[in-house]
Amino acid sequence: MTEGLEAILDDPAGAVIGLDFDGTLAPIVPDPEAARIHPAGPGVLARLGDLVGSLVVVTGRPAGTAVEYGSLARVPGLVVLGHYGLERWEAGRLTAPPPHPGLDLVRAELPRLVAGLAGARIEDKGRSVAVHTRRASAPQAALDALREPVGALAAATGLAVEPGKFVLELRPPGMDKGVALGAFLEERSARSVLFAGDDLGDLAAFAAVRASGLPGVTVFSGSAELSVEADLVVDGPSGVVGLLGSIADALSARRPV
Ligand SMILES: O=P(O)(O)OC[C@H]1O[C@H](O[C@H]2O[C@H](CO)[C@@H](O)[C@H](O)[C@H]2O)[C@H](O)[C@@H](O)[C@@H]1O
Repeated sequence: MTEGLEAILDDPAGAVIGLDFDGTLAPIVPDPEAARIHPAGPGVLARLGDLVGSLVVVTGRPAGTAVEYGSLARVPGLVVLGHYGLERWEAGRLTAPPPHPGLDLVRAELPRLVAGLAGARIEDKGRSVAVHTRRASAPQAALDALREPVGALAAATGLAVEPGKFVLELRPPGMDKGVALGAFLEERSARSVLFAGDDLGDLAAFAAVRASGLPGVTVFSGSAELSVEADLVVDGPSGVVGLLGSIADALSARRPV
């Protein structure tokens, strides 16, 4: 067992469990609007929420979308940091800064950039806009063709480009999952941390686990699409839910009766 996992099991009240949403709690599907949490997810999160200090979902989705697609309102005490940490949802309340002014130009220009790419699709998330190529006939070629014009649009609008699994996202700069998780660890006076993710945007959170100096575990939700180094590699969302269930089982077994 890793040192980080041992610390979580020995002192669960001081533990922060952080989780990405798409590809980690929810299986990857072709249509972003069809993504839903693994069927065992809400139950295992509710169990774990009762056993550890803090549970937090850190996602590129709007927080409200993750709450809806994850049935997360049913998980007591859970915090959702949406838009890579710009938004915070807690106990049914959402807080967020005003939208970035560059988004208006993105909405005007992006349709023209994707017009020649059959199957490319724009996802307007309110505080950011993403273009997906998963459903294009050649998803990687379509993504590669978009990199330069999307980068130019980011430079023109003051937005940042966030790459992910067959997606390029234009979003406000200055925040990422590492900044969001690091601040949350401080807020909760964490004594240990686990973060699970599956995509490039999660690497900043993995770095934050290491930079925190706390006993920590990075968990990669593995798939054929991406390979990333982490303390533990599990088999997609079913592997993540299985790991969380095992942690909940171990903590329940140690609880005084
Ligand atoms: O931070 P996350 O919770 O992992 O969100 C990252 C992006 O996830 C979504 O896109 C990904 O999942 C889709 C549904 O499975 C899939 O079709 C797409 O190819 C993936 O890139 C979401 O649509 C994006 O807005 C998120 O930024």
